[in-house]
Amino acid sequence: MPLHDTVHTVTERIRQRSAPTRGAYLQQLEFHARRDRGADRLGCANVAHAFAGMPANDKLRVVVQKAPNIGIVTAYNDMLSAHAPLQHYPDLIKDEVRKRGATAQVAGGVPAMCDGVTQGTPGMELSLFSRDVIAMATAVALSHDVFDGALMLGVCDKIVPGLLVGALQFGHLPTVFVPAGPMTSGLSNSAKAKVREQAAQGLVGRGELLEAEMAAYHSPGTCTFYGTANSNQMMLEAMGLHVPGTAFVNPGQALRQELTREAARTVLGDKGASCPPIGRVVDERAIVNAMVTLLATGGSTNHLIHWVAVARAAGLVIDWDDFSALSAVVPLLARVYPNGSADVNQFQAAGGPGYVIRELLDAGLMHEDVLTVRPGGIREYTREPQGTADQQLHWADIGASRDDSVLRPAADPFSATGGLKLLSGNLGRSVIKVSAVPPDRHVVQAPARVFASQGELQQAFQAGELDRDVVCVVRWQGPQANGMPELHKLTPPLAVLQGKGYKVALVTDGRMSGASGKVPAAIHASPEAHAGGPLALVRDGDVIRLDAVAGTLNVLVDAAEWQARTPATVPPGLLQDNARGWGRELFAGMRRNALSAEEGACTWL
Ligand SMILES: O=C(O)C(=O)C[C@H](O)[C@H](O)COP(=O)(O)O
Ligand code: SF4
Repeated sequence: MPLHDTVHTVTERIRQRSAPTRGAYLQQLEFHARRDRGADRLGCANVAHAFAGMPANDKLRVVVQKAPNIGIVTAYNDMLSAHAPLQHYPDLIKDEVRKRGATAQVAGGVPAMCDGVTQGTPGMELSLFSRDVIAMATAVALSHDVFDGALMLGVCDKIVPGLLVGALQFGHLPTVFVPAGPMTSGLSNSAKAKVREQAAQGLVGRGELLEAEMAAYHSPGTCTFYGTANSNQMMLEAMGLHVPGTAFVNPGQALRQELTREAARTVLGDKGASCPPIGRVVDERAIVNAMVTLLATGGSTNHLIHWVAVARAAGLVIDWDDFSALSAVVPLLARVYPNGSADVNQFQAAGGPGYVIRELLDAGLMHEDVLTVRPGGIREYTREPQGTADQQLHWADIGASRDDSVLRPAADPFSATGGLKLLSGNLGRSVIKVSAVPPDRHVVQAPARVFASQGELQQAFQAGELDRDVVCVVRWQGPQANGMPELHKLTPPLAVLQGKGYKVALVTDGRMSGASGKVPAAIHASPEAHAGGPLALVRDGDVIRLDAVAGTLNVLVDAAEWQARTPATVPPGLLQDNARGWGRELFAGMRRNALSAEEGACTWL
C-alpha cells in the first residue's frame, strides 16, 4: 500500500522545518563518527582510568585487541516495579558480549521516579523535569567517550524519553533499548478504579482500598495499564530501537533473559550487518512512525510533550498540529485500559506491538523505508519472539488478531481516527485524549469553577460543592509554575460526578497520567497561566464549552469584556510553597527555563 498522503505531508513538513537544526545535528554526528575509537584516541592516563576497574582479560581485549566496548546506562532501582528486574541485566550483558570477544561497562546510572509513588504528592512536581535530569545523567555517563555502542536499560514514563534525549547527544553510537516487561495481571485496572471511586465517596475504607491497590500492583514489572511507560515501549518498537517484540514479554522468564542477551548481540551488529548509529535511526520518518503508533493505540497524552523533546534532541521539530493531522487519519486499533478493559498482557496475547505495526505498515500509515537496529528493517517488528528449549530465539509471524475486543485490523478499527485531539480557542491550545471518554461526553458546556490546586478541587468535591454540571479549571499547574505535575488524583472524584450523570470536564495547564482517561480533560493548556496564558482570565461562573468534535475550547464571555479583563494573580504564597521542600528548591532553574508544553517543556534549549 502506498504511503498515506497525510503521513507523507506531515513527514515532509517536519523534514523541511527541521532542515537547519537537523543539518547541524548530523554534522556533529559525523564529526564524532570520524574519530578514532576511544581507547586509541584518548591520552594514556584517560585510558588507564577508563579501564582500571575492568577484569584483566577484558582490559586486554579493549586496549590491545581493540574489541568493541559497550556502555550500559541503567535506570535500575527498587522503587519502580518496572525497573527492579534490571538489577542484574549488566551481568547478563557482560557475559554475552564476552562470548563475542567484546567488552561492556556500566557507563553510569540515571535516576528514575515512579509516578505511581509520587502521584498526588509534592514529589510529582519533580517528575517532568526528572526527564531532563535523566537526559543529563545519560550524557554524563556516555561522556566518558570510550564506547563503540550503548545499551539503555529503562522503561518508565520520563525515563525512556530522558534516556533517548541523552543518547541522541551521542548519535554516532549504535544504541539499543532494553526493557524488562510488564508484571503479570493482578486485580484488573477497571476493578481497581471502581474501588477508588467507592473510596472517594467514603463507601470503603483505607484497608479495602489498600488491599485492592496491592492486588493490582503486586510484583516486579511494569504496571499493566497502557500509560506512558507502556506507550514508551510501543513507540520504541515502532522506531526499531528494541529487539523486535521484546516490549511486553514478562520479566523473570527464560525468554526475557534471552531477549536481553539478544540486545547485546544486536548492538554489536552480529546479526549479519552492523547496527546503525541512533542518530541515523531516529530521523523524521522514525519519529512519525512512533507518533502514528501512539495514536493508533490510544497512548499517553504525556507523549505530546515528551516526544516533542525527543525529536528536538535529534534536531527535529514537531508540534501539536502534526499530531492532530496524523490523528485525523490514523485509526484506533487497540482498546487497552484506560481506553478499554484489557491490560497490556492481554494486548500482547492478542498480537501486541507486532500486530499494530504490521497493520499500519500494510495500510500505508507507517514509513517502511527506515533504519532500525536490526538488518531486516521495520518488518522484523511485525513478528513476535518465541523462546525454544535450545534457547535459540525464533520469531513468528502474527496472523489475525487473537482477540478482536482488544486489537482490530486497520480495515475494521475501533474508530476511524486516533485517540488524541488538539483544542484551540480563547483559552489557548490544549489537547484531549478522547479514546477513553464516553461519546456523549465529547462536548461539555457548563459553568466554570476555578481552582489553584488539585487539593482545592478535592476539598470542594468532599464538601459536595461540585454535584452539578461543571467545568473545573485547575490553573498554575504549568512547567514554569510548579513543574507541571500530573493531576491524576482528580480522576476518581470527577469520574464519580460523571457517574452521577453530571456533565463534567477538567481544563488545566497541568498534565494527566497516561492512566487517566474517562473524564474529558483539556490539558497542557499553553501558554500556561503563570506565563500570561488565558486561564488566568477565567472566573467562577464563566460558561466554558469544550468541544472535542469541533476541536475547540472557549469561554463564552462577551469578547469586549474578555479583552478588558485583568489576569488573576497567583494566590499569595502558592508558588513559594511549591518551590520549597522535597528538593524542589533544586529545580528553580528548570522552572525558570522551561519552554511551553507544546515545545516539549524542554529545559535545555
Ligand atoms: O502512565 C502515566 O503517565 C503515569 O504517570 C502512570 C502513573 O504512574 C500513575 O500514577 C499510576 O497510575 P495510578 O495507580 O492510577 O496512580
Ligand atoms: S508504570 Fe508508572 S507506576 Fe508503574 S512502575 Fe512505572 S512509573 Fe511506577
